[in-house]
Amino acid sequence: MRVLTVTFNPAIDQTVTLDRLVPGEVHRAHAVRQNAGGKGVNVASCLADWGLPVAAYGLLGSDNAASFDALLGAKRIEDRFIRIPGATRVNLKLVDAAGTTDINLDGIAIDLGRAEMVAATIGEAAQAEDIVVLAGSLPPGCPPDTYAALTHRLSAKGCRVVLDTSGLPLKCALEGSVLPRVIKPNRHELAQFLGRDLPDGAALVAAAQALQTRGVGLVVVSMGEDGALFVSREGALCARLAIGRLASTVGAGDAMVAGIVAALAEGASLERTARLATAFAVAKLGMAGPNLPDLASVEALAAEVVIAPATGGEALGEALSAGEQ
Ligand SMILES: Nc1ncnc2c1ncn2[C@@H]1O[C@H](COP(=O)(O)OP(=O)(O)OP(=O)(O)O)[C@@H](O)[C@H]1O
Ligand SMILES: O=P(O)(O)OC[C@@]1(O)O[C@H](CO)[C@@H](O)[C@@H]1O
Repeated sequence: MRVLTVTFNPAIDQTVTLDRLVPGEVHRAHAVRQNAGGKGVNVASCLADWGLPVAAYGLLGSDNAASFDALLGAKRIEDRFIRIPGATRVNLKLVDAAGTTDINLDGIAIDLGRAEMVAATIGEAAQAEDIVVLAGSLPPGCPPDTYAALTHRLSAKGCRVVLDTSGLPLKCALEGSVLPRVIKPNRHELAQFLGRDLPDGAALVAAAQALQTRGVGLVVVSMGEDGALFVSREGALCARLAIGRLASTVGAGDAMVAGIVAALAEGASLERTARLATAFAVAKLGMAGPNLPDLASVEALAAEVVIAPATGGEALGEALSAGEQ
């Protein structure tokens, strides 16, 4: 069993820290930091910290690949990126007291040939039982059904596909004839996919259960500080853990995906999956960049995660508060 991550549209994340973001005003920044990112890269980085062997696939602009070379090299992540002419996008993350404002660019435009080249590289490399993480947006020119087609191809080889994307690529994948093993939308992405509001916990649970019944093995809906919902054939759980130190919220969802993959790799129960995924996310919140602390610290967090059943349509918040008492 190996883990392969796929990032068609990586990004260099430039995190700028300000007092207060006011549209239209001149700001003096306190600090600025850059790190190699993009959802699949962040997942690979957290999994490497956890000690799993990972290979990272996708496309990288050859003009500014140095931070990716450094990250992949330092963490011994197998570098399977195809270099293409141009510069990988730089995404702005504006951090102030109210939270993080993301300004994500489109990325390097590609043609069908490039998209097919990446798909062929992964399709050939992946083997039965491998876990393949398809994560992030698709760059301009990449067909929106790219993840749907890859899910079909990889599942036919016996791979377990974990999908974390949004918008049209998510819609295509969930309307395909073969569904991913795992999806992790946040609640806004799930509402967008369904084309309707999910006003409360009961609506979220019902939506996640409907997807699971249609054939997605594990549906995880992340909800920021409200924790996350985990639905599989074993049942429906909600999980939450209060954060300690907050260093950066960027990539918390990716760390959660990494935790889900770590749990899949151990053949974990739904409860262990919820604990590990939440612990990864909260551990990452304490770190700048897509990094985890040492394994013992993550396991200690996993033991502290508050788990509650999310059956019967009760509000998630109520279930979790009851679990905390
Ligand atoms: N403020 C917080 N307090 C406690 N847990 C948090 C907080 N923010 C995030 N988390 C944890 O991280 C998980 C993922 O966060 P979130 O739902 O924001 O993901 P996301 O929208 O996919 O984020 P991103 O795109 O930045 O990776 C949550 O389900 C939760 O477990
Ligand atoms: O534009 P996408 O591909 O949807 O998201 C890209 C991104 O916001 O995702 C990561 C955080 O999850 C960041 O490293 C990166 O900038």
